[in-house]
Amino acid sequence: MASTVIKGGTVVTADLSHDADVRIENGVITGIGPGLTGDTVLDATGCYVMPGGIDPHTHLEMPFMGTYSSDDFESGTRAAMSGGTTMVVDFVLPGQGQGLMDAAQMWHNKSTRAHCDYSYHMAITWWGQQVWEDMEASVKAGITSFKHFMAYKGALMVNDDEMFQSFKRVGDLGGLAMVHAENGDVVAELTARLIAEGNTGPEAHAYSRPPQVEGEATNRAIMIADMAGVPLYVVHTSCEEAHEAIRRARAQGKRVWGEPLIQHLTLDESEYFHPDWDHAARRVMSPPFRSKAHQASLWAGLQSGSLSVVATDHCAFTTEQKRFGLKSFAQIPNGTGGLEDRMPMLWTHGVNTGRLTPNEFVAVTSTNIAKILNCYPKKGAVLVGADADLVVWDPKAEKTISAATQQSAIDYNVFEGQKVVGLPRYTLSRGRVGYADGAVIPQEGHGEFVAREARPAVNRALSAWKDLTAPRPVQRSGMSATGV
Ligand SMILES: NC(=O)NCCC(=O)O
Ligand SMILES: [Zn+2]
Ligand SMILES: [Zn+2]
Repeated sequence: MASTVIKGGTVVTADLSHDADVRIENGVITGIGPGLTGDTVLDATGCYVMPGGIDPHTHLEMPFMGTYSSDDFESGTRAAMSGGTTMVVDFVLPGQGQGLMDAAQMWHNKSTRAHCDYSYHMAITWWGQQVWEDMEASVKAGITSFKHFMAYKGALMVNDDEMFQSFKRVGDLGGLAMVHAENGDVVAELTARLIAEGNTGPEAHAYSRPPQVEGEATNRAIMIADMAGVPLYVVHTSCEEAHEAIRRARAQGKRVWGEPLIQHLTLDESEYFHPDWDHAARRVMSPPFRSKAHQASLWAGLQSGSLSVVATDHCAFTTEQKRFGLKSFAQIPNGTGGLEDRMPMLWTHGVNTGRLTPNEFVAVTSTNIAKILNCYPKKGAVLVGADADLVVWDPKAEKTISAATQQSAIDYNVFEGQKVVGLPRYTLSRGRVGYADGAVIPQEGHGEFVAREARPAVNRALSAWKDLTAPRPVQRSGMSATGV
């Protein structure tokens, strides 16, 4: 059996750092220690050997706002590998009235060209008996996390009663509830008012989605999840109001996780005031970029552990697609890219600034989400028996981010001109080198679907507590129910 050895590096995991070689056979790690040998040797001198990144929030070839996001599973996972990410988790989006498993099959059809492994979350985009039934089939098929959009009124949004029903079902199935937390009713009204007042430019997208709409929805989702007895994952947490709700919930013992994006950590609202319409529109996403004070809150959350995961919400639209909204910001397709840049940008602005240790970097880019999504230690680990999804990270390598050299299919990059220090030397997907010394070594179709099991232990713990604390009638002697 052919073997590969990564030699001379420092293994960095979420728990510890130690000098060791790593041997790989048949796509899995079979040895970690000094003096290992193998058929192929990858030189890791001066490098960190870390679990490959997991991006738990992508929208590849997503049907949205009258078009499709432009990176598909081929270009998206190529970008991922180039940036040290070895697994993406995309969202299956059933159409109105469409069965969940029918939609899942559509996503399986799209993902056949992936260069790295992938998994799915299931979106609950409508509610009915069929959805309730299909949720069990989804869990059995390895799709155990269920996303609810509290925004995009008239399209993807679900109401509170639907969300409560769905959360209870997710809890019973041992799944994970997820939310895009923005108050969609308020956003719709603010949007209409801004347009009526002649506020139609991309900056008005940010005005229509102030931090309050996110803070309110985050808190509401947390409370509904608590009443339903289900663990909750809040995607793209962008502001102090939402972070505060998550922080408070965690301090109260609730099972809630928050996910800031690399874009919100490093880009701010001033992007929307740029005199070039294209520049501003290319950065339209929901929630929008915030002030530097909100950024500071997100960084503090990663440092203190109140926020758990850094993702991208990679949903890339070309300039031509963004121009659908020339007359009104409400028609600009929402979304930005970042798959190739998440790890280098977080290393540069997180580790190189002293905000994060290398071990914390591994935790928030890979290990934490592998545990939350129940695919650890197959993913997110450097352990014997784990998949050899690895990145050999050169902390001294540098580049300037540019659309001209990126893998993504779109014609710009929101991080254009940013100098990053810290890049992959090699990226390996199940032992296969898919990126080496600045070049992708593509293999379409190498990526495999990662089916995930439900995580009933957390849900059982929550429901045991619910049972213990459930409302009970007071037994009173000598009185009947009618009081007679
Ligand atoms: N975030 C965004 O603007 N677009 C992608 C869809 C979503 O996650 O809301
Ligand atoms: Zn969203
Ligand atoms: Zn998203």
